[in-house]
Amino acid sequence: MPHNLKLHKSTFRSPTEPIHIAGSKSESNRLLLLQALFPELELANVSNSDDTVLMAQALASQDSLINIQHAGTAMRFLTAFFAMQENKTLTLTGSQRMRQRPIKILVDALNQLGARITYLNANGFPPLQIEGKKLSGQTVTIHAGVSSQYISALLLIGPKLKNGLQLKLTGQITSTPYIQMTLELLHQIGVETHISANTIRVNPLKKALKTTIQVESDWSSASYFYSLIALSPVGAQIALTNFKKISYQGDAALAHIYKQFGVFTSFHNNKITLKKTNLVPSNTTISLHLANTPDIAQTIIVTCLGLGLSCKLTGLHTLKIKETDRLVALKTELEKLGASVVITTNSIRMAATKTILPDVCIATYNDHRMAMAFAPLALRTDLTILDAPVVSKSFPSFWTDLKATGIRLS
Ligand SMILES: O=C(O)C1=C[C@@H](OP(=O)(O)O)[C@@H](O)[C@H](O)C1
Ligand SMILES: C=C(OP(=O)(O)O)C(=O)O
Repeated sequence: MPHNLKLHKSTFRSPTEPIHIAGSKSESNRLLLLQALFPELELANVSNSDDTVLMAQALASQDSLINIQHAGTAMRFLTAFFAMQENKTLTLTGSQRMRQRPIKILVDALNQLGARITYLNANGFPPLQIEGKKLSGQTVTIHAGVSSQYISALLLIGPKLKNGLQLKLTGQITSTPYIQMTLELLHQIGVETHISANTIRVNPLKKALKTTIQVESDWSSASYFYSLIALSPVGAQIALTNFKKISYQGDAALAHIYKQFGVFTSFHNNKITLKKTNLVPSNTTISLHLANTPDIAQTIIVTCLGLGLSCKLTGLHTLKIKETDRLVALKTELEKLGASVVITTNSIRMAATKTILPDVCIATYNDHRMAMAFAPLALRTDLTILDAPVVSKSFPSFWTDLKATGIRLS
């Protein structure tokens, strides 16, 4: 695939077959860790994303240096996993960006439980030196306002600690559905958990009770098709598999959120059909609080640009520490296209844009979601996506699947 992809102004075409989206990377990376702790588990529809491949390789590795590149969940979940692997010492590192993504809150919590984790470079950031130990502690207090991944990492190892784990969460809890997903998957394999006020208790478990788990497809990946349908004429539709009405993934909120963009979702036999049912008045302002669904913020704001709508998106404090500072990246790239954008540390506002400028090159900053979020604009104008292969972090077949919807690429 060429490094930079030119997207030619195109018209949406409904694919003849449903598009199969691969398994959720969030569910897959949790389940792979659980499978390492409970080898009797069998998994189906596991994600083919780079982040999941890196997670699986790391879990199988005998090396003393493990590099998980850009994979945030792998970095956080493996820190907890290796901290409890007795008689194993290793270095866990990642890409240059990963070495700027904070991990101190998780490391402090693990060290409180008896782990021996130190920083090899900057204090509070990867690379980490992890000396695996039997963790003796049972109770830990942790700040929950920076990344839910720290909490999920601890919850996932909880059932294999001798006395289980009690987590007391402080601060404003962020990305809550991802914590709920972790708890749901633990329940699926038979782990008992108790929640009261801001305390979560995880009981120990010796053997998994349920042994085959089917990963649902990735709702965050589905978001780009929601955006395509939103930008298409009334009547446009597309089917995606395999999705359920009751999902563990917070991004399933797309079905509700995209009603505001005139997209109706129907569920049938593990398949969703997205259909553009009505136009959205051009004076509409989209106001959304996205602290529960941070990964679809980029998709949503680009949909607003394509429809000429103004928007205000809040609850976005976690975007600054993701693959790139997504708030700064969005402002820079949206303004190249003619938008007027204001960001704060936790929000982004965009005025209604009358004319989208043609032939813009969208920089992607090692962030898969920058590439995929801007791609549906090919329904409005010619544009170029720089470093197009970046999508493989979560959605390796993205460009092929996009082509099946009539978008012309070269
Ligand atoms: O636990 C997970 O699988 C994830 C949690 C979220 O991160 P934060 O909790 O850091 O917001 C999300 O953005 C990320 O893509 C995946
Ligand atoms: C933020 C993301 O991933 P991670 O934090 O796991 O790198 C993402 O996929 O949008």
